[in-house]
Amino acid sequence: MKQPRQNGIGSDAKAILSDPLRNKGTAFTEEERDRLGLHGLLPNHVSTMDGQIKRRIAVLRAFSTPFEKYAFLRDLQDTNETLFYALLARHRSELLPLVYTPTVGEACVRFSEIYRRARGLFLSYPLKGRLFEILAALPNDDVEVICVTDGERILGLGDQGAGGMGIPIGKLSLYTDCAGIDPARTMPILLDTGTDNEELLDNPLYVGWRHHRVRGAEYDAFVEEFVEAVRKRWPRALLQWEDFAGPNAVTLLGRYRCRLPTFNDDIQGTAATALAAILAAERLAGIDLIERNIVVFGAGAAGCGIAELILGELVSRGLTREAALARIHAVDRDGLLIEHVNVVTASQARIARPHTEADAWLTQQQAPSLIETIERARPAVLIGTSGQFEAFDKPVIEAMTRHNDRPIILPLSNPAIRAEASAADVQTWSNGRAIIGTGSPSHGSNGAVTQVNNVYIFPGIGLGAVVSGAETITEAMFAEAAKCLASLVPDEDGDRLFPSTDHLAEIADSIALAVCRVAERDLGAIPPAGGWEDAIAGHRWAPVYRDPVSP
Ligand SMILES: O=C([O-])CC(=O)C(=O)O
Ligand SMILES: [Mg+2]
Repeated sequence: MKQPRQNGIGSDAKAILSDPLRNKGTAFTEEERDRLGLHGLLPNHVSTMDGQIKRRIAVLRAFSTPFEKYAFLRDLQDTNETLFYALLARHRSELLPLVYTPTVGEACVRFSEIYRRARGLFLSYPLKGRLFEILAALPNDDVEVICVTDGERILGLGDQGAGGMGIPIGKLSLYTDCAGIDPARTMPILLDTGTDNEELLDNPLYVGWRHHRVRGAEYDAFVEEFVEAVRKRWPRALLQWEDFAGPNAVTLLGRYRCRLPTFNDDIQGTAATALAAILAAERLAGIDLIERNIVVFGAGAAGCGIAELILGELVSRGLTREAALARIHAVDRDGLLIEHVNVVTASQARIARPHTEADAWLTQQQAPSLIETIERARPAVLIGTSGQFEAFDKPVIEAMTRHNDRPIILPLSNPAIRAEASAADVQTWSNGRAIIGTGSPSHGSNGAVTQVNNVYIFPGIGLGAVVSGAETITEAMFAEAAKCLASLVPDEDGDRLFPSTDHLAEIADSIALAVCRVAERDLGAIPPAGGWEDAIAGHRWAPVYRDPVSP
């Protein structure tokens, strides 16, 4: 039904222009302008999408800082979402570091400063008891993928409170860009349970709930209410946990993984990405992981998740769990993790060295440091998930280089100001011998270094989960996703571990297929008549303009 007209201009016309999913800006055709009453609301010239892309990228490139570019892109996303995704698809490798790591980190820190328009859902603690009512009132009936954070551990930047919303928005943008999930079927959510960041609490611009973090039973009950509301409102949706602080990340994953299709990207997505990088690097270095040690520096949720997935891989190659465990050396801020000595969490206990074996290693009653561990274990692989800037210094890299022809060095912490080392330093200190992957985009002397980031994994996991209708997301899905990613040999010469980010859409399709096959094998998912490939291709939403009045 048409709305009544005001002053000859349709209010439905205004509604179309202000709906980011239906707006086409200057690309509305003459026929559409006639039919929808858009004349007068748009300048005369009718653009093509191609013309719009060229104009937008030129404007974007004229900004001098990544943060200004980020704000420009978010504005485009909030006004013309189709064009935003078309621009992203055309210039993916250039724009990815802006909509995502590392610029999204700054955007979270400065979220309140640039806040303009609502996107996603802010479920604040004072709304306790009303969460289902709020979800039920939304028009979005077909949500397929939800990304939720409570903002407590945003990248390596700590507690950003409500500013953490930048992360679910960024991750879901990549679900659409890489995995073709319809943006209308994605839902970014911030659980605003307060912040312990005093600067934010004191900042008059802060848009979040001004309260210290709610913890313990009250926090758990709030999250429980949230999960139950999600299950009731969107029973088939995939729920991705993102950037929760370590203990909550582990607990919530354990509590909910069997109740609904859900995973923690920082634990499982990061682990699969790191495993894929290690498998690809193993091939490049010509080594056999079974014979070599691995050091994981930073035994938080991500580091422990990586260690677990590597253990699984070693066991699948025939080692006993005990033998596999002997290959892993997890080092945290108090040195090498040793049973009964410096283990804090249950996840750490599962990967710590047995006390007896470690005794001989103890120097002056202290667990060995990172460098002592490297000298002793002579690992082939060094992974950083500590968030400690420059922890991989010259002596560390030199030690790795002394013990290996091709040391494999993966400083994964994000953003760059939290990275254990820069690619350039690792290259210099290893005399160009290291095989390198970094969490944020970076460059070495011979071009872009592989970005070992979960963006290579989560879009494909999500697409596979949605297409297969999997009711649980299993460890086997991540292991297969990692193998699939590692098998995609880059076209480029040199030491690249994964194809460049330009290929993220094809990669998501390949991983989705691997996930569907696991769902079929392990969970009894039934392939559609045309096969999984067709179902995956058919699910893809493309950033092309559609008729704004059809449903
Ligand atoms: O967002 C990223 O770049 C990777 C990630 O999940 C994190 O660091 O928490
Ligand atoms: Mg994360």
